[in-house]
Amino acid sequence: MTRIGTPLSPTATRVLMCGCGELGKEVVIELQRLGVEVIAVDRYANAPAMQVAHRSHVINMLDGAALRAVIEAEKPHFIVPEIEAIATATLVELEAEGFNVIPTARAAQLTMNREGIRRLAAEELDLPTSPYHFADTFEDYSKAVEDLGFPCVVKPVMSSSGKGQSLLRSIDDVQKAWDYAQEGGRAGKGRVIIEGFIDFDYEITLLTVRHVGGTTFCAPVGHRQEKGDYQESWQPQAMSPVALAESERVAKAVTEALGGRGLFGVELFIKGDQVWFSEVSPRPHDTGLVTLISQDLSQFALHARAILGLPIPLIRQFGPSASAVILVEGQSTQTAFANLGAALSEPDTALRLFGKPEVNGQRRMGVALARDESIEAARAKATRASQAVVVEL
Ligand SMILES: Nc1ncnc2c1ncn2[C@@H]1O[C@H](COP(=O)(O)OP(=O)(O)OP(=O)(O)O)[C@@H](O)[C@H]1O
Ligand SMILES: NCC(=O)N[C@@H]1O[C@H](COP(=O)([O-])[O-])[C@@H](O)[C@H]1O
Ligand SMILES: [Mg+2]
Repeated sequence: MTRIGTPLSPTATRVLMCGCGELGKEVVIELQRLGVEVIAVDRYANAPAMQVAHRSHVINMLDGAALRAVIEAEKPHFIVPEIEAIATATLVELEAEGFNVIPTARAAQLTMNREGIRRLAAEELDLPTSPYHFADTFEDYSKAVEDLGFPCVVKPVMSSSGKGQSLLRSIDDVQKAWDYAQEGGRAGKGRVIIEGFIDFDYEITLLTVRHVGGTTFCAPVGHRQEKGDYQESWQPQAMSPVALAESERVAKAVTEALGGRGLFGVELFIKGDQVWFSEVSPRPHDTGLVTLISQDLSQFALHARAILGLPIPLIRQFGPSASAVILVEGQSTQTAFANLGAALSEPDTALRLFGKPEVNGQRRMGVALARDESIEAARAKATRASQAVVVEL
């Protein structure tokens, strides 16, 4: 029953993006292609998705009153969270008042905090996860580390892209991991999760789309992380049929529990035929950037279709593909990217430069994409393209 009006007119179909990074930018582009009116919101001006939206607002998205004011003024048909750090309690209220939050306000709320999603997955759905404890004080944290033993992993309950995350190998790491977790959370100091280390063979993101016609899985995306942040991803990851079936079972259970319509990135650890649930994004996933070259409908196009209630009869996978991030380190508000001819000299390559207005420290500013005859060749080609880019601060 989907009907899309004319943007900037009384018939417009309006989407409000909460968060405007590289993932939101691609979603906005897909919505724009379908004639949707897009309002972009983030904490800083000229964020990537703002640059391709109809208009934008700069607010502190953790401030419930500010978020409510923007949403009441804009009256969007769909509110699309793009990051975890949003005043999700306000989204829950707005949903109860009749607004449509993607996929659901509860999904945004449960996944904003690692405790919410971990307890749902492990304790309610009985899905396999690493052993874990939560702690608010150094004392409780130390006890949890002692109980789980080394190696173990500590993360702020509110953080993403590895911020504040440490792998503890011995007693010597306990204090500095605590200090880093207290600095690194996106919403400031506070609670941490301590997880037993899973010695997996490989890890995947199972992109799962809940749409008007049911639930569809993309081919599994394999990836490599450093300090909790993604460096490269590829699709399809080779898996045993048993591990793939178990992965789909876990992804189906967790996405069904979160409900609503949209694309989810279900993160799983795999060892042999064994699968552990790690976490889930109720939105496109950074490792899913590979689908910009590996599928006819990227994860962003799938999210747009699912949000709007449009059918997804088939997802066509084009064969071995990879992505490699372009990380920039330093301080600049006018970063330039050179040597692009060399970066794109090979067939079946592509680049995304996100247009982030500032770098202060280390920031993901782009991604290189490639397809080839094998995963090894696609990964090597994407990495060559990424490394060929010359960054001028
Ligand atoms: N318990 C664990 N055992 C083994 N490795 C782990 C564990 N927890 C995290 N990791 C490693 O760290 C990576 C990042 O962890 P996690 O996804 O929880 O962090 P994040 O900050 O939410 O990252 P993102 O926002 O990019 O998803 C994982 O993909 C995995 O490689
Ligand atoms: N793992 C989550 C993730 O990749 N999120 C993506 O990064 C942006 C923030 O980037 P920034 O930190 O450079 O502002 C977010 O807006 C989202 O697009
Ligand atoms: Mg993760």
